[in-house]
Amino acid sequence: MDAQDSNELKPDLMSFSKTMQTLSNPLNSSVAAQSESFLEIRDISKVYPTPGGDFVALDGVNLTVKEGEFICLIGHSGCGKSTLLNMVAGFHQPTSGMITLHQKPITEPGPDRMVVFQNYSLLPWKTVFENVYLAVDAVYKDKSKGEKKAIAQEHIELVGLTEAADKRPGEISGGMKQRVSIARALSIRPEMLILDEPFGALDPITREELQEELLSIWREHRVTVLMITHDIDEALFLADRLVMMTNGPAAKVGEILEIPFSRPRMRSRLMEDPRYYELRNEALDFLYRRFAHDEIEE
Ligand SMILES: Nc1ncnc2c1ncn2[C@@H]1O[C@H](COP(=O)(O)OP(=O)(O)OP(=O)(O)O)[C@@H](O)[C@H]1O
Repeated sequence: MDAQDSNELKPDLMSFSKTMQTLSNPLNSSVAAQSESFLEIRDISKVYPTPGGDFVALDGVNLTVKEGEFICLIGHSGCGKSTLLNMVAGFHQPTSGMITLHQKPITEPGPDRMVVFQNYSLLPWKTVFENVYLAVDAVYKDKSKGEKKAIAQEHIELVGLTEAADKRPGEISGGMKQRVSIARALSIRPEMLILDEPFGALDPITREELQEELLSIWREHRVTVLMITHDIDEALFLADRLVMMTNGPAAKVGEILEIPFSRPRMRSRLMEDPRYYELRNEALDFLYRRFAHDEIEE
């Protein structure tokens, strides 16, 4: 593990351990909800108290996510994307407004919503297998050790890491670490996968590989995905809808682009589609003209 990893691991590990504390609760089995009322973000604001006074990070954020949808969230640095995702994950509460899943308010982290961070948040002293097993063990209280081991192994295999199961995070690449995080998140069968810029630290080739793996996992598991990205092309390849946020303070959803490409998607096909460039230009126009970041313009 390099120095940067060790510095950045701490907050994510704190969030992860907070999730793990609530994982020991029985699974929330509100499965009968209608798809149109899956995740509702209603008129959310988030105000942070600071020594200089209250800072309004988000104000009037509204978004409805359908079950099984793949949503990407984009916006300039500091606009409040992580703030919003942390509230959906249940790590923080909104100052006003409400977020509901299956019409029940989200009040804490839970195994129905698993988070994957950019910095992997793996326990460096545990092996790949142990990192995944830990989550499985915390959730599946009624299963035998053998069954739990099989679940961990199955998900390590799903992300192609069987050969590396006995290695520790410091002995594997960034792409492999992110695969472990995804395997760990999926191993407890969440309804939602919440991804905070998961591929931001990866090289372009690994990034494209993982995007494709994520799409096939999403298709097979029918999990609902909410993912932050800074990359318009990544969003156009992955998402059903691209949610573009205005700049803070008091950021909100500025515009939502419907991404019409049929699935399964092939990157080379998308590049040949004139609509790809229209959508890309629309996103670029939003980010760099209508909501240009002051610092970027200077
Ligand atoms: N605990 C906090 N106290 C005070 N201000 C905060 C706190 N957390 C976040 N903020 C502020 O809220 C705003 C939104 O932060 P957030 O991290 O959600 O943005 P972001 O869009 O995810 O940024 P990035 O893309 O750089 O990760 C920023 O101005 C940030 O400085």
